Amino acid sequence: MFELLATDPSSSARRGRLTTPHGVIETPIFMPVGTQATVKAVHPQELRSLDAQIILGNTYHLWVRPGTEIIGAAGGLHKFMNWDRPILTDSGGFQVFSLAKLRKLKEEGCYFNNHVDGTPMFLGPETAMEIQATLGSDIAMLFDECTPWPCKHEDARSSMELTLRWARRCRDWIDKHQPQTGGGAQLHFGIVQGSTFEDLRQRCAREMVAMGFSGYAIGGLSVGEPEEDMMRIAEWTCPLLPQNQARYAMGLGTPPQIVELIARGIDMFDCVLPTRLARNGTAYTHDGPMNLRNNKFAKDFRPLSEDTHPLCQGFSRAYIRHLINTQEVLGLRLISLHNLHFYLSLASRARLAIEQGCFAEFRAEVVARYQNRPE
Ligand SMILES: CNc1nc2cc3nc[nH]c(=O)c3cc2[nH]1
Repeated sequence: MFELLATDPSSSARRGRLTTPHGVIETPIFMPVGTQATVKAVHPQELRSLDAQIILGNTYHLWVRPGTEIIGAAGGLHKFMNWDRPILTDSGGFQVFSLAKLRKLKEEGCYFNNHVDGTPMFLGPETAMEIQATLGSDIAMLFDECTPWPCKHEDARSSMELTLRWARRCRDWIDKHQPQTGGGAQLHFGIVQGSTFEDLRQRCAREMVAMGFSGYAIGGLSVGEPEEDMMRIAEWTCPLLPQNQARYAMGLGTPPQIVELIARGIDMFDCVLPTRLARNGTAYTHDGPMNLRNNKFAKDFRPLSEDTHPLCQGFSRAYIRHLINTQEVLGLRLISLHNLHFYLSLASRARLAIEQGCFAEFRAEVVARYQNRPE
């Protein structure tokens, strides 16, 4: 259940609260990505100290390895990974198309050879629902087709219509196998497609909402489309989604993009950038990304950042640069912790700004100060 706690007079930003079986999520929220049942290099207790309220897991990866038999035997994903707060799982369609080999898309679902050992597999709406029920995630995403970008209107329409037919099959599966609602019941989010076409986005939103899910994601974003399309798609879609349900922009985004999407009515975000860029030595700062492998930091003994997590205090840029250049694991860990702190505190500052009625000033400050060029 989603409660709308406050709205911002200057934009469509909202402050909300989403109740799930493993706990309450304050929105707007950033969700660290834990693809293979771990947020890479970060301990669950460190995630709690970062105030991570919910993390993401990937159905495709966990189904391929270690498999639902093992995770089911462990009592579900929470027990398996020793994380007792909420988990959202993506439904796998996106990963099949971004990772698997020899994919064949049919009405019934996707046939493919998995990316690990090439074993032929099949993933369809009902399978995706069964896997996520076994994983026991708090929020399960419907099985959809992430429409590639760019594409012609007719292709976007047929892809969106397939996503709607698959959503109907998910709806039927849920009604048959998980009829109970409230309490410990798994939540299901629909995913709106339609590429960069307003008529398709609006039709998909209306038909998805008519099927009645617990929240809605905007899919088909962060697939190479220009930022202005990304923002326009959010503007077209959010007004057609229920005010009293959560909206989730999948796979987004940079700090300014997140703030601009909050301003357009998005409540939830997941993005691999904070942890992925940490692996190549890039730390987020309010003034933009800073690549610590750069020689200019060789004798820079200032702290990584004035605004960082307690676990990252006491380490200089020069030291972290040394760790990254020598592939020392501590370097990866320190920058991952710092970047997750940056993204999680960005969301918590947005929540406070909406509560205090100063979101417009917060939005202007973040966007003006952040330069997309690495320092
Ligand atoms: C990193 N960008 C990105 N991650 C995504 C995951 C998704 N899952 C389901 N459906 C989507 O449309 C979708 C789009 C996405 N874009």
